Amino acid sequence: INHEAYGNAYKWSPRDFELGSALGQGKFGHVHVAREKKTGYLVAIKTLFKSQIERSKCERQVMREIEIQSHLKHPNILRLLTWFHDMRRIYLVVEFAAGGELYKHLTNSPKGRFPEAKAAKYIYQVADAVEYCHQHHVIHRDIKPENILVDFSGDLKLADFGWSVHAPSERRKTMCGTLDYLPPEMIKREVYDVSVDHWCIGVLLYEFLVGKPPFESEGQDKTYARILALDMVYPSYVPEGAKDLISKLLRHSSKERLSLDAVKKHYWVQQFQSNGA
Ligand SMILES: CC(C)NC(=O)[C@H]1CCC[C@H]1Nc1nc(Nc2ccc(C(=O)N(C)C3CCN(C)CC3)cc2)ncc1C(F)(F)F
Repeated sequence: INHEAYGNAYKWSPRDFELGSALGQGKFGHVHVAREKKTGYLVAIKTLFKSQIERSKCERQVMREIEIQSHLKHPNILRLLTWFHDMRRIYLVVEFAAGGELYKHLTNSPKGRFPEAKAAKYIYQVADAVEYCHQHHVIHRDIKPENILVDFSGDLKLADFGWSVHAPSERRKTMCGTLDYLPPEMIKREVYDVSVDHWCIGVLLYEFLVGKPPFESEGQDKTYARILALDMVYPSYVPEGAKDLISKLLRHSSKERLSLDAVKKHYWVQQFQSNGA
C-alpha cells in the first residue's frame, strides 16, 4: 500500500535503516549513526532499553523528552525526527550532528578556549534556541557544553532534553553531573522559572572564553559557596564587552538577568554576526 498517502500513519521500524558505527553511549543505551534506506539520509538512532528505563523509573522523563523534543523545531535544536519501539527497546531517530560534541571542540581548541568571534557566534545560537524553547514554555535546565552538538556546517544543536520541563517548575533535579552550571535558586531549592537558563548561558559564555566554568572548585561545597557568593574572576584576556554580557546574566536575582533578546542584541555579540541577524 502507499504508506505516504496515510501521512504519519507510516510505521517506522529498524528495517528502514542501515545501522552504522556507534557514536557513543547515551544515558539509557547507545547511539549509532544510521542511513535511512529509501532516502539515504543520515540520522542518529538512540536505542533506549525499556528494562533500564523501568529500573531507573525514568519512563515519565523519557516520554517527556520525546514529547518535548518532537514538538521543538528550530535550526539550533537537535530535531527528534521520529521514534518507534519493539518489545525491548525504544528507538529515537534524531538528526545526525556530523560535527560531534561541542565540549570536544572546546577542549581541542588552542588554549582550550574559543576565539571571541566563535564564542559570540555560538552564544547567539544558544540564546536563539533557548529563547525559542521559552516561547514554547520549555525550560532546558541543563545547558552546558556536554549537551550541545555541532552540525556539518559548524552550527550548534542544543540536545539532551532529558532534564527539560514545562515552565515554571520546582521539580527536584537530582544533583547528577556537573554542579558548575547550577544557578543559586536551584542550589537553594527554591521555585525557579525559565531564567535558570539565562544563568546557564552566562556560565556557558564564560567557559567558551576561558576554557573552564567560573565557579569550578574542588568539591561540591566550595562550588556552591562560590556560586552563592558570585565569587568569580575574569582572566585579563576576556574582552570588556564579554565581561559586561556575562555580568548581566550571572545575577542572583533571576529577574535582573538579561533577556535572551537582549543577549542576541548585545554589542559584543552583534559585532560578530556576519548575517546581521
Ligand atoms: C547531547 C547528548 C548529551 N550527547 C549525545 O547524545 C552523544 C552520545 C553519543 C553521541 C552523541 N549523540 C549524538 N551525536 C551525534 N553526532 C556525533 C557524535 C560524536 C561524534 C564523534 O566525535 N565521534 C563518533 C568520535 C569519532 C572518533 N572516535 C575516536 C571517537 C568518537 C561524531 C558525531 N549526532 C546526534 C547525536 C544524538 F544526540 F542524536 F544522539
